[in-house]
Amino acid sequence: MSDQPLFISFEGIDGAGKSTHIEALAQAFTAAGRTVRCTREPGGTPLAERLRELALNQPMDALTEALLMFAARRDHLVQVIEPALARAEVVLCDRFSDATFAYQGAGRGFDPAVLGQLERWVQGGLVPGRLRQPDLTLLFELAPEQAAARLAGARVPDKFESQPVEFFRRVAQGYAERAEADPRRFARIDAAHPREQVWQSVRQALVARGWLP
Ligand SMILES: Nc1ncnc2c1ncn2[C@@H]1O[C@H](COP(=O)(O)OP(=O)(O)OP(=O)(O)O)[C@@H](O)[C@H]1O
Ligand SMILES: Cc1cn([C@H]2C[C@H](O)[C@@H](COP(=O)(O)O)O2)c(=O)[nH]c1=O
Repeated sequence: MSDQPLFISFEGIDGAGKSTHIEALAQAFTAAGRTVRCTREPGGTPLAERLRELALNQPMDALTEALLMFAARRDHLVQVIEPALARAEVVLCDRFSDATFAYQGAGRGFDPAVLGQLERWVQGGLVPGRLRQPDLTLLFELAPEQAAARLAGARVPDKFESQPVEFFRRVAQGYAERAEADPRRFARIDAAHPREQVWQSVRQALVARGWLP
């Protein structure tokens, strides 16, 4: 089994069920002898958590939203993700930059070329010759109506969770296009199944790569 540093992101529309499986995956890696760092975006550092509070609750235009997401990401990369990977840990991250392309790009309709430029500034210069990207992105796919039903009554909705179903249809399509453009990095998980079945799909994606026994 591999002891290389691993950066794994969890993506999907709100309520798709990704957070449910992060702790289980952390336990599986810990049982396999790995040191695990669970974190999230936007957030993961004191500064990025403050930016999260603003981005999720204050009205703002799509460029401002994208800039806050990437500012939070830069601090998170420098303070948390890169040091953990340098110690050969497993980083499990609840969302990363695919979320910006899906939410601010596909959802809000903001120019993906500008997002690509921001991505190069923020995720460049950290790994020789390429952008820092997750080694694996687990994309939880679920119909927006089902995701909304799962979230209904679970908590007070934030700015994004209050968006109409059409917004999440665009976000889901944005994620699907990211996955189609980079199929080696993505594992697409059918999140409509019961929790245990979804967990087996998650586990299998890791076992297939030789990252879990
Ligand atoms: N397979 C499943 N079947 C039914 N309900 C589920 C399933 N997986 C998760 N849930 C429930 O759906 C709700 C949303 O799950 P979760 O918080 O994991 O989603 P999420 O994708 O992380 O959402 P968000 O991005 O908004 O935080 C929770 O109440 C959770 O218990
Ligand atoms: C990283 C990132 C996140 N978002 C949105 C997506 C979600 O609605 C929230 C985060 O909430 P969660 O319960 O922790 O999933 O933020 C975004 O719009 N753009 C991003 O880059």
